Amino acid sequence: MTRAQIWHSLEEVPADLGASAVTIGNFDGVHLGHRYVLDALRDNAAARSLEPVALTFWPHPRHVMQTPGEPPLITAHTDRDRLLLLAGMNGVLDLEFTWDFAQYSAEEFVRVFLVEGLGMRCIVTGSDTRFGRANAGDVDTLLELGRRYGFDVVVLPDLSPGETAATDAAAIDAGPLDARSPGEPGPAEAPRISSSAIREALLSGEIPEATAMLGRFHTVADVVHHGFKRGRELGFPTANLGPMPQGLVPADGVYAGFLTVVEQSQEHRGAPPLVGARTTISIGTNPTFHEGSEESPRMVEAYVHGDNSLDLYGDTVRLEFVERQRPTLRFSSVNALVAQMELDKDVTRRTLESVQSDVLHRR
Ligand SMILES: Cc1cc2nc3c(=O)[nH]c(=O)nc-3n(C[C@H](O)[C@H](O)[C@H](O)COP(=O)(O)O)c2cc1C
Ligand SMILES: Nc1ncnc2c1ncn2[C@@H]1O[C@H](COP(=O)(O)OP(=O)(O)O)[C@@H](O)[C@H]1O
Repeated sequence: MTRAQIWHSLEEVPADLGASAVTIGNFDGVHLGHRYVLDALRDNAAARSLEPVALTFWPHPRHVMQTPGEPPLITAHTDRDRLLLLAGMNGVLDLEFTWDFAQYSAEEFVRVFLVEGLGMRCIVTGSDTRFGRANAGDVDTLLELGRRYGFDVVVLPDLSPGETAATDAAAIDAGPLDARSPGEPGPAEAPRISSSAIREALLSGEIPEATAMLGRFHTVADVVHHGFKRGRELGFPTANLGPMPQGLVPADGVYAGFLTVVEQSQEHRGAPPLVGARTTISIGTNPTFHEGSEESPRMVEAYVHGDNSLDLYGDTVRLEFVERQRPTLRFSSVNALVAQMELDKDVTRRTLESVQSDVLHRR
């Protein structure tokens, strides 16, 4: 089977899928730690002539099972599933996570969704996996159920920053059950790559740290909205995202990055869309134009270099974040802000001199 697909229930899984190799997770960010597991899944699936499938959930179980106020997710729903397919999955089973769903016992979950639903013959997992009602299932449960239902269990050692999937090929080659005992420390002492570490880095504006863990530039996407129409007067028209863009909005500040139009509005179809265009991004409440006590919305806006006559209204754009240049400041005059924006543009140009958008890498 070569079709790549996203399914939202077992009914949508094609009857002719064939036997599968599966990994399970929330995959927020689809970061290098996730990609290490996904690469191992692909290798194990290829070695056994199985279809590699990621089973994932939406909303994030933490957002369903715990109190509100949980930190936002790094990747939006559709981006997460798209990135899973880009990582080489032939299928993504994206199940709605509800209280009812969470009541499946570990064994029922494995039997209904994995064995009967996906024809699973191999599961690839980290050692800390937890699943089923009250998170009662773990690696030992999988090993026991694997013997009962006839699937292999590949337990991967932890991956640390700086390591690549290739470093751990030996562990994968070591065979399905014997990579190491569950709970035994991974191959390096450095802290794990984790979605929460990436979230923290983005919220502190530490973009290179986030990029190193993601293995790609962080992205935020939305339809371009109308703003206060000041940008053009300043000589810096900016494409404004809406108040709830897709993907975690990093700390306030000025950033170097890229802009790609991922979907053109009806009126713009036919015109060549921007792909990986150099851009200076501003995130903040534009304090130069608002008094301290005045309520002002937090804006994500992008000035694209090289052409001030674009029309991006209504298009869906994706911004890639490469580096944070400075914090957002309140300037004593509009002229002072514009002078700084000129400098910002130069800094962006220098920052991006030897950097390419991820979109261009993939072409
Ligand atoms: C490169 C760049 C840097 C910016 N830096 C600041 C800043 O430090 N302080 C600020 O108040 N606004 C800053 N802004 C935001 C501008 O105030 C905003 O783009 C302008 O008010 C236009 O708003 P509009 O798109 O709603 O018309 C910056 C914008 C850009 C493009
Ligand atoms: N180089 C550019 N970068 C960003 N947007 C541009 C550029 N050139 C033209 N535009 C257009 O101008 C709009 C922004 O102009 P601006 O005066 O800032 O208005 P608004 O306040 O509505 O954002 C963008 O939405 C886009 O359609």
